[in-house]
Amino acid sequence: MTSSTTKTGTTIRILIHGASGRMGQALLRLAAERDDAKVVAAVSRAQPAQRVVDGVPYFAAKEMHGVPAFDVAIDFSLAGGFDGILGLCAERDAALVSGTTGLSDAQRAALESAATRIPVLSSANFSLGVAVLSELVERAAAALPGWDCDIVEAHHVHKKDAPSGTALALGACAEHGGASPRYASLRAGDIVGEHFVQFTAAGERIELNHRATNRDIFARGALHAATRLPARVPGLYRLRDLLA
Ligand SMILES: NC(=O)C1=CN([C@@H]2O[C@H](COP(=O)(O)OP(=O)(O)OC[C@H]3O[C@@H](n4cnc5c(N)ncnc54)[C@H](OP(=O)(O)O)[C@@H]3O)[C@@H](O)[C@H]2O)C=CC1
Ligand SMILES: O=C(O)C1=N[C@H](C(=O)O)C[C@H](O)C1
Repeated sequence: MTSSTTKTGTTIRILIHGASGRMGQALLRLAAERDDAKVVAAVSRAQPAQRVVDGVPYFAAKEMHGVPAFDVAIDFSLAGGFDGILGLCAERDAALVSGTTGLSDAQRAALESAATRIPVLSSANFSLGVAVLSELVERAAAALPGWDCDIVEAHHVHKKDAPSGTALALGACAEHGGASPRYASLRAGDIVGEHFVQFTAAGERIELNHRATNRDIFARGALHAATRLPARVPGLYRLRDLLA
């Protein structure tokens, strides 16, 4: 993988997939503040009204094969857009950081297959708080055999998938600890993302709660991972592998 070298070191060339969305806009704004990364292309599903915004060339997904060289794609789109960006990264020998949720089993299998050829990181949640919550949930589940485990998630009304990717990932942690989680979803107003995990037995209850109030936490985590992933050998990475 090639990256341009500047006075300040290596600049990672990034493609943002899902650029017109809530997460895409946060990523573009925060990437512009970094001197170790440069966004070289922005892609969304629809034909963009302007071809270049703030020096970044925009492409419609169907024109994506004409994008310039990049080291890593950051994908926050929808499940319907995932196959296209995974295929482009494999074709260009570029890394992929994906936060897209609602992927099918077949898409997960394609991701694992691509990881034999390129470095890939797919995470339902790029916040540090949820990384810690995941560990707490697994520990609580393991320490509380036989307790009920319920995961309640709340998001904005535009969110398409339910339960959220984070709720399912927390559920997998609970299952790893031996629990059998149940899920409930709420869609209301502009809630950024809330996850509530409750362990209940007769006469007592433990409640673990994470509230995201700003999408910048996810965008910062994804940008951090994107600056590190291109240097890695092909494989399937977790967020925690790239935190140090
Ligand atoms: N892992 C994490 O930490 C987080 C994950 N997410 C996930 O990120 C994703 C995006 O969320 P959000 O920004 O709120 O969503 P938005 O609906 O605001 O944006 C979706 C973006 O994806 C593009 N898109 C949709 N379909 C396609 C397609 N078929 N091909 C190419 N591009 C497509 C849209 O383009 P257009 O506007 O032209 O339709 C738009 O740019 C969701 O899956 C969400 O669950 C969100 C926050 C944090
Ligand atoms: O769609 C969102 O907004 C979010 N999606 C992710 C999920 O499905 O878990 C992460 C975050 O909660 C925001």
